[in-house]
Amino acid sequence: MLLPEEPAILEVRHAVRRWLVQHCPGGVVAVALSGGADSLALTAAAAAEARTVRALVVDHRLQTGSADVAQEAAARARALGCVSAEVLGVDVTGSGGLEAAARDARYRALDSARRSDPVLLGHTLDDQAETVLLGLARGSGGRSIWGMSAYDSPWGRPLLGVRRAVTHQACSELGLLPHEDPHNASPDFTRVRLRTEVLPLLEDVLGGGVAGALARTGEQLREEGAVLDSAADTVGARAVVDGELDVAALADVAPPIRRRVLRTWLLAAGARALGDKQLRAVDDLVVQWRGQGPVAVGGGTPDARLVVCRRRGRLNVGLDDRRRV
Ligand SMILES: Nc1ncnc2c1ncn2[C@@H]1O[C@H](COP(=O)(O)OP(=O)(O)OP(=O)(O)O)[C@@H](O)[C@H]1O
Repeated sequence: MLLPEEPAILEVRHAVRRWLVQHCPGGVVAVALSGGADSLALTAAAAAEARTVRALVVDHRLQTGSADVAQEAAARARALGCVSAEVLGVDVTGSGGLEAAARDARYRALDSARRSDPVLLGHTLDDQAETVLLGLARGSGGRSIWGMSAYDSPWGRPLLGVRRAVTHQACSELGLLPHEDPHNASPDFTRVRLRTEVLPLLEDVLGGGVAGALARTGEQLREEGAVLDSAADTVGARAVVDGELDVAALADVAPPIRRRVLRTWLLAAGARALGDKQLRAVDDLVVQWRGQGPVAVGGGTPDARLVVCRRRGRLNVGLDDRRRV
């Protein structure tokens, strides 16, 4: 389909083109289409810019009429020039709340339908800002305020620099009326309240530019974090010996890198819900050694905790039978 030369759709196309050049020069992609404005504008732009685009529409089957919404989105994708458009029905079950269960089911379905192609998602700069703000407020560690990545294979996000208002404008330039998910207006969802109440207030109080600043901050932190991760990988390759950590190889390493080495090692050993407190207690076994006892790191079995001990200059992780503690 020939697209109009209007400013918003041109901006979306430009973003998609840049992403393709950088991450997928072959130009064969799948696009995750919900029928909402972001992914609809993305689909239109991808169909115009990429060599081959397959649209994947997930029907979560949580609302009456969801099958019709999905079929309509698929028909639009074909009309926009996608070579195919598939509706993937999923059963949303599992723990952790409906939103999280739906997301898990969606990503699983997209992953199994994508063949070997990257999947483009319609996350915008505003989604990025919300993600960073949510991570910051929840305080769940440095990584939680990293923004989403433009490409975390197989997931591609070409629109992270594009405002949500632009994708809406692009749809109206294309004469498309996007589907409005009722969940996106429901104040029961934290993200919706951030979007409709918190961010507008912050923009007002701080005089604008908040979404862009949050998104930029997340992106910078992600880049810097990747450098530290790679330094930690190098140190970890030297320090891990037969599954144990050699304390001497860690002693002079800068704390953020040392804690990354510990974190990676603990997660590989089965630690769960690893918080800052546990990580620092394990770090103390390295740099504040005064003969401390085992440090529990979350995980293990109903009868035995997973603990870290220091013995003969090495840290090891193993089960500590609670009945004997
Ligand atoms: N039903 C769907 N079918 C296909 N793709 C979808 C569907 N819902 C969402 N997506 C894809 O995911 C992108 C982000 O959607 P949305 O912001 O609603 O999800 P989210 O749950 O906030 O995102 P995330 O899953 O990354 O947290 C959409 O732009 C679209 O590309």
